[in-house]
Amino acid sequence: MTDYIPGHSPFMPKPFIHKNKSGPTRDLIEALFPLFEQASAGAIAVDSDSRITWINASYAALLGLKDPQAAIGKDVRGVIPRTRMHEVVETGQPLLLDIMEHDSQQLVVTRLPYFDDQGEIQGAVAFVLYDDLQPLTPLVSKYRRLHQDLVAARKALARKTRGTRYCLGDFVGASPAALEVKRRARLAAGRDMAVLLLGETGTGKEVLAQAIHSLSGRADKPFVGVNVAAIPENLLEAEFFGVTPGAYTGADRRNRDGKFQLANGGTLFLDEVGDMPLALQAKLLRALQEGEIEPLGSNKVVSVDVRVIAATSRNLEAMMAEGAFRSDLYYRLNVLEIAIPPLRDRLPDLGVLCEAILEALCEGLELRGEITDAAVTALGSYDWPGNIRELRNVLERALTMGEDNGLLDADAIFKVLPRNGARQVPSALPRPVRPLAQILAEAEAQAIEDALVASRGNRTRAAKLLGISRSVLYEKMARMS
Ligand SMILES: Nc1ncnc2c1ncn2[C@@H]1O[C@H](COP(=O)(O)OP(=O)(O)OP(=O)(O)O)[C@@H](O)[C@H]1O
Repeated sequence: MTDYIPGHSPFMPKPFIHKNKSGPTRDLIEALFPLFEQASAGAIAVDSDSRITWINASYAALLGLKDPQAAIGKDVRGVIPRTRMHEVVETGQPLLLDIMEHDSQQLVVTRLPYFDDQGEIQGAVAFVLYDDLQPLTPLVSKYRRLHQDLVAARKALARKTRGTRYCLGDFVGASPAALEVKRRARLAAGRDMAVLLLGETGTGKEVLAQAIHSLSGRADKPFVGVNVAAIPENLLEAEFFGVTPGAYTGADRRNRDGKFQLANGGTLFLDEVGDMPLALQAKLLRALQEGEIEPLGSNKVVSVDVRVIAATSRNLEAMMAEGAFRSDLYYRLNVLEIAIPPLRDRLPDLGVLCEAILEALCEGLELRGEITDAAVTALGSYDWPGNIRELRNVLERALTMGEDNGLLDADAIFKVLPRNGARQVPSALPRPVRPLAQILAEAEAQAIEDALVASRGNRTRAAKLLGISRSVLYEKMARMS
């Protein structure tokens, strides 16, 4: 093989091309080389000792080699630390597609061995197919999506075998309100009593129900959840208490266990219990009082031992007053009540929640999600009717639409935050007297934050709203950070 000559291929094309039993021969590589070299962003060749015999000018430039000629004769690993050329030379197997990092660049490379007529390895060539992953974005996104599906499927499988996927550590929050919720959850776990979880949609009622079960003495028994609102009214009874063969036209020929039987020994989580029709409320009350159920179509009672955790986003007391919820059932379910505050009432938890959610969203991906303080402040300007579920969706959208580095700043958040729903800031409470300079500095910081929120992160507009120049705004922001 010839030595390095800038702008020239190490091979001259020959008319004969063929493969032997080991793989492509030097002739074949020689014939294909000019084509590949021209189409690629760089090319290199090594001999059977993995020493560089040739490198073209574009690859030398990509690698930042000042003197490409000096690389000739060197072990390729000394020049390209992450290369896998020696593997190709040692195994004789091509590495058709690989992403190789060099400094901060990611290079898509293909590496091929070549052989002599007797099938002995002579060396290998490599081509950089892309020095920029941009054209591969659809492929990379698809890979990420598939990977996320895989992680979700694995989690679902683990959930199926264990019954739960959350423990108390998954209920993220360190505000006094969140700590009180956790304290009560631990209390509930230690006592085998009925628990009623109250909270708006997406506040973590199911997370908490699973956490209580996982901490309780029933942890190694099933956790069975049923969303009352999601099941048609005429199927609810069968769903709860099971069906015996021939119970009604179209019923299964076999016994079908209801949720009570499935949860026997463990915990039954009744989500959206406020949506339960009155007739079923009476049957549920009986089952809870007597610890017995009667499957549909059967005249035998079956004993069951379940701990019930019920949850609702509705005002059960108002429903009782209207006669839509039985008070005897309410008191049976509400032995220990845990009210989970909405996200807007525990904004100090936003930062840790974002961290935990970003970590979960990036799990299994090569992405490291990070959020700036200003972005957390931006999130605090919103009212969060969908609570933590909505926060998760917003962060997921911001990651998808944001920069590849996974860093979410205030601009990235404002791009995806719903336009309606800015938080109503409650009127200020009387505060203790403090030094004037401190009060002024706080007032200034608050005014800047408000202006940034009102201008959705646009600093020029924020400066205008504040009646100061952009440079003064930048100066003040720098002092605040
Ligand atoms: N405190 C929390 N820390 C971390 N993630 C949370 C927390 N609370 C809720 N989540 C996440 O928010 C989403 C919704 O939680 P969950 O289903 O428990 O809410 P919910 O109150 O049961 O909602 P719904 O009433 O609509 O069924 C889930 O993805 C969950 O992981």
